[in-house]
Order: sequence, then C-alpha cells, then structure tokens
Amino acid sequence: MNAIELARAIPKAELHIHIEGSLEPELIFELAQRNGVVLAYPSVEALRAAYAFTDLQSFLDIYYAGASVLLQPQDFHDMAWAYFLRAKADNVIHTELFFDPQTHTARGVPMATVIEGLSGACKRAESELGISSALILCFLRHLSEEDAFATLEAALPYRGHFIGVGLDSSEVGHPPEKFERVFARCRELGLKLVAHAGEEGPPDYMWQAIDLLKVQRIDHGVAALQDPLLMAELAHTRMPLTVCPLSNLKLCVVDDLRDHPLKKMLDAGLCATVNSDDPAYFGGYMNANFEQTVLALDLSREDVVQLARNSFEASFVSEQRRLEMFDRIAVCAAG
Ligand SMILES: Nc1ncnc2[nH]cnc12
Ligand SMILES: [Zn+2]
Repeated sequence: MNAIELARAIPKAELHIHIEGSLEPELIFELAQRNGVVLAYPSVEALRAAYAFTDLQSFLDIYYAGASVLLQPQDFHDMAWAYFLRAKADNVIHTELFFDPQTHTARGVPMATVIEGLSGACKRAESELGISSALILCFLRHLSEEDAFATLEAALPYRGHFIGVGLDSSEVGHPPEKFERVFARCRELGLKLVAHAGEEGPPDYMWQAIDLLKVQRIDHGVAALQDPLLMAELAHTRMPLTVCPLSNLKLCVVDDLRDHPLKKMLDAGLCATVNSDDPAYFGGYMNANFEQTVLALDLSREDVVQLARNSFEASFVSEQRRLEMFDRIAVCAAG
C-alpha cells in the first residue's frame, strides 16, 4: 500500500467535526421541505454555488442559515446518521462531535430536541456501525459569556450525554479570555475542555486557550508556526491540535494546500491530527482530507501512521482503548 492507500484504510479518529457542518445541501432541502422552512436559495445547485468563501465569517453566515432547517429530534438524528455513514466509509472508528446548541435554542428549538436527536444517532452508530462517539457542546464566541453560562445551565440536565465543551464561531475579536469563567465552571463540573484557537486568530489566542481556559486540546492551531516558543511548548506537552487542511484551504487560511503547515507540525514533534471541520461545506470528509494532504505535502507512510496514532492519543478514549487502537493501526500498516 502506498501512503494514500494506507491513509484510506487505516483506522482513525475524527476529533474536529461540527455536526451542523456535515449537513449536505440535499439534506438541507429535504429537511426544509419536511419542516416547511423557506430557504434563500431556489435549488441544491444554487446553494452549493454559494459555497465560495473568502474567510471564516463568509462561511459562518451560510452555515448558520443552513442549520435553520433543523427543528425536530429526527432532523438532528438524520443529520448525524448521514455523517456516521460517511465516517464508516472512511474507516473512522471513533469520533468526538461538536454541536452548537445556541444556533438552535436561539430559534426556539429546545435543548432536549438537539441533544436527544444527536445522542440517538450516536447510540445507533455504536450498535449498527461499530463507531464509538461522544458529543462536545460548543459555545459560540461571538455571543456573550453570560449566554454561554445560560447555555451550560440549560444543558446540565443532559450532562450524561456530552463529555466536554468547546469554543467556536468568529475568532478574531473574541479571544479565549472572554470565556475564562465559564470554562473554569466547566472544569469544576469535570467536563473535558477544548477550544478553537489560531485558525484566523494570533498565537496569543492559543496561549490564552492553554493558560486561561486550560484546554486539553486546541482546534486548528495553525498560527502556532508564527511563534517558536509556542511550538516548543506544544511539542513538549504534546498538546493535541485538531488540524483541518481542506477547511484551511476553503477559508483562505492557506492559499495552496502545498503551503499547509501540517508536515512542519509533525516534524516538530507536535501531536497534530487531520479532521474535516465542516465537510459538507469544504469539499471533503476524512479520507478526502487525508488524500489531498498526503499528495500536496508528499507525506510518507510513516507520517500517515503517526497521524492515525495521534488521532487516538488526542482523543478522550480510555487508555486501554487507545492501546487497542495503536495495535489495530500497527496491523493495518503491516498489512
Ligand atoms: N472552522 C470553524 N471555525 C470556527 N467556528 C466554526 N464553526 C463551524 N466551523 C467553524
Ligand atoms: Zn471547527
């Protein structure tokens, strides 16, 4: 097997996927019809044609509009189930899914609807597809910390359905320090902590995520290359970075995939992983991200194995499961 074939076949974990970002245009139209929601685009083709993004905000505007078709538990289930089928096809065997409750509760959709719909799909994925998963509740950083606290309160009756919290949406102008108190509360509650940082924002936002929010993993983190001290810290602590190459290309964080810093991260000893972010919008699920990155950066088989191992090292699975996954990776790489 060459590096691309190995990348397709190897068992892997996906740790940076916004489940609302897996909503394909066809499903958006199906759910709009089911729920009587009027869309701003006349057809699937017209909607897809609008996916020409210049930066993060230009994407987020369309992404939040797309999520407006989600109203019933069944809608959330169907969206997640469609993702799990894609994950299965790409040999993703574990996934930690982000969801954005404020996008839905602000439209009057109850927290219970969101969490019960997603949780049901997660259980079904385990039993029917053998994919393990966990949910991570993300706070929208363009909203206030007060709103994040209220969202946490509303989610606590469903505490058993999510393992942690994250921070997403418009990064620049909304630094991690804005959410220091709500993350401290989440830490007291025993929740896992992650945050988007260093996607469009500066390395300082990554330092804040580490020092103030005390995250266990950073989402994106491509700005780290601008700060040698930060690179040394990330390597030393093996702080995981959930990197999303096709997202970075589509949102113009890099101009060309050949300029993507992933290979430099691996060579510097960082625990970097490959993920799809919002695959319905960015042109590819896990294996598309792996294939295009392997090609653009001329990644070796060893790099691919390292990325697969990193995905489980970075995940919140038990130590025992992690070791089992390392064995499965080794068997696949030898075969
Ligand atoms: N790439 C991304 N960055 C920040 N917030 C997001 N929400 C969905 N995708 C996102
Ligand atoms: Zn993201």
